[in-house]
Amino acid sequence: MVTIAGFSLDSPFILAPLAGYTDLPFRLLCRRYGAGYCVSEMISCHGITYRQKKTLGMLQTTEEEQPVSFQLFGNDPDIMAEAASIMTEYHPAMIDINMGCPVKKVTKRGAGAALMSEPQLAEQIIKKVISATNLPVTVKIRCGVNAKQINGVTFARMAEQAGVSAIAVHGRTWSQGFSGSADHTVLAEIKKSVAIPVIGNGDILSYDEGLKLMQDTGCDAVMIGRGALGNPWIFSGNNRPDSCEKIKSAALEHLDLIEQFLPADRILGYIKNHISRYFKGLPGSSRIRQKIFSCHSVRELREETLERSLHR
Ligand SMILES: Cc1cc2nc3c(=O)[nH]c(=O)nc-3n(C[C@H](O)[C@H](O)[C@H](O)COP(=O)(O)O)c2cc1C
Repeated sequence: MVTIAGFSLDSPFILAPLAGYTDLPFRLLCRRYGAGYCVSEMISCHGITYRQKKTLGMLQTTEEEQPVSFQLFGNDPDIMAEAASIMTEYHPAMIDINMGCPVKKVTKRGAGAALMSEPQLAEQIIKKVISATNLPVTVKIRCGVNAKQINGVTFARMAEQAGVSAIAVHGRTWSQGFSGSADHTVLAEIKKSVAIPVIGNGDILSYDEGLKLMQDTGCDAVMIGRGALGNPWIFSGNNRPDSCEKIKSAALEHLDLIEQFLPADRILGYIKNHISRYFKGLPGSSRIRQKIFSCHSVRELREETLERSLHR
């Protein structure tokens, strides 16, 4: 049992925030398959304060997925605080601040990983967000700005002093983006340097790799992103099943959840992307994936592709 931000979790394996993926249906699925908790996609502080319909739609949650973490991004301390206060009304269990996203659209506005090079501004944001909500606040960072400025340890100490309840560390620098591989040495140093729970992240593709990361670095929990796409079994300690029937049944459960909570007919491309991932790498998968991508409706995808034998 591990406690993060005051929540005793059944599992130390956490679903990482993934823009375009970790919406309510996928989070619920991962929780059912054993994730300790899940983090939402990054949500814009401006979208929230302008009360944009699409952004507010990202704040839906249910009792079943609790404790859920909603992730906020932005770079203006006052707007971040106002957004955190509004976000709180939608009842997440905690709020995470994105200080690790390297995507240009985010960093060119000084948000995400760009905050790693502005620790004073980052500190102000953390303090203002904490003062605007009664929920625990966590941060997700990278191990540094670039190879010459590996400032993860000082940054994590600053975040702890500013009052965050836990810190997730992706073992790449901002300048690395998603290239190269994650290096978890800074994670181990951060774990030794702070008293709050530390969550390791980056390139963990199986439950066993996650256990090894905790053993090697002492980190308290593991956050899994890409390794969970089409593979919620990663949270239950199992490999993806060999049986096509079991895989189809998980894909159908995911589709059910999408149809329950999202306007499924308007997001067919998004659904195909999610569902096709369940079959990636399986024998004969290119034919299955082609079949999925050629569907013209959710009904066709469900009835003629998933509910029927995929090998027919
Ligand atoms: C498609 C995609 C979307 C992502 N979106 C977010 C996001 O919204 N917020 C965030 O903090 N990190 C985001 N990340 C980074 C992941 O949370 C994670 O740190 C990174 O993918 C490394 O973990 P992994 O190797 O387990 O995927 C994203 C990554 C990917 C591939």
